[in-house]
Amino acid sequence: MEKLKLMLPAFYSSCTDMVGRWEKLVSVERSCEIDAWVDLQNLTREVISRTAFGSSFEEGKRIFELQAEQAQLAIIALQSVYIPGWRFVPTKMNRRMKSIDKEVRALLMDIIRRREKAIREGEAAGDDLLGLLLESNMKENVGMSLHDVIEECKLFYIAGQETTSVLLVWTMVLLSVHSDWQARAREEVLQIFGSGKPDPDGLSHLKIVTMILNEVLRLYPPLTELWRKVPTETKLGKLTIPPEVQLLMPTLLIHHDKELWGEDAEEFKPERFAEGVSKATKNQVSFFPFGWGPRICIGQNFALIEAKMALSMILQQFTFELSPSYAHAPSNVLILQPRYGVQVILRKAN
Ligand code: HEM
Repeated sequence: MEKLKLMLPAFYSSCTDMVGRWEKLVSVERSCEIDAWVDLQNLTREVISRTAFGSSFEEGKRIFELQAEQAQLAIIALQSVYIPGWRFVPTKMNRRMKSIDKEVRALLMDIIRRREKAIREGEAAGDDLLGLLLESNMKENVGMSLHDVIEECKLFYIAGQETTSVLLVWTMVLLSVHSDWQARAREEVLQIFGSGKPDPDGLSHLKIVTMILNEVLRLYPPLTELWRKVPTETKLGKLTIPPEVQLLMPTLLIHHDKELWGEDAEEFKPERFAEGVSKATKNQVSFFPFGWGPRICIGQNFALIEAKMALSMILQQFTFELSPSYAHAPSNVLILQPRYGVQVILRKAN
């Protein structure tokens, strides 16, 4: 948590840039229509670039563009008919994917090597994710190879960005529809921060906002399922599962299960979480947007603080509602995202 606090300035800078852009748009006509999905994706990309690579932020951004293109190509590949070995055929797409991978590796390797050299020459490792990774690798002698560090950096990009932007975008959708909750959240934010900068202590006291984020994560979990492969024969209750079998935990189905959540399971009711997650779930494992067990998301506090900061700054400045051009089409392409974007009308609050 202490290390996370060091990242708050990066969160704040990126949120200030986005809110500043929106303010300019609103000041012309008093209201404006934006695609919140595009802007929130840019926001979370910037946050990861700043927090992962700090001073190498601009190079980090280039890596991001390449990773985003790679993700699009991977989605096309996933949606195509599966032909064993096809990925080795030098088609235009496969060649592009290979060259992206090469460029990303080269860029990352360059950033990592420069940072390692600086640390060896006595400079501080830095408070960004790369600095923390290299510091713990050197101190604890974990023995991560350069390849491992590159893979970890790539994972942060993939795991840390789209997930948080969809959490924010579905929150804007639901708060547009449930304007009473939008008003309650704004009231809480203004009570705690006024029009000032959100600080770590205040963020940890946001109760209504936390209830809302939990309910959004229940209804729209960014990752709708978890996969596990059973390495050896495993007993699970009355079942005996042979080795190599893949198991799927359907997060989305469990989060919407009426037996677990009641007849109103499909409804947006943040009050379920008024007394915390364990009361809402009656201590069952029925809410796991960040996974569960030893592989639980290591970025959950990061994501929640970022989401609270962004939402607070949006609520301080604007009211929002869905535009008539918005079409509700959640689409599960690796993560649960809005297929046609999220067009909202922004107005200056008060
Ligand atoms: C709302 C935002 C997020 C959601 C819903 C989310 C969800 C998840 C889930 C469900 C898993 C477990 C996957 C599995 O068990 O197969 C996971 C793992 C992971 N997440 Fe997140 N995540 C979010 C944000 C982040 C952020 C911001 C970061 C990094 C800064 C991050 C880094 C990771 C990493 C590195 C893992 C792999 C952990 C491991 O395998 O040990 N996540 N995440």
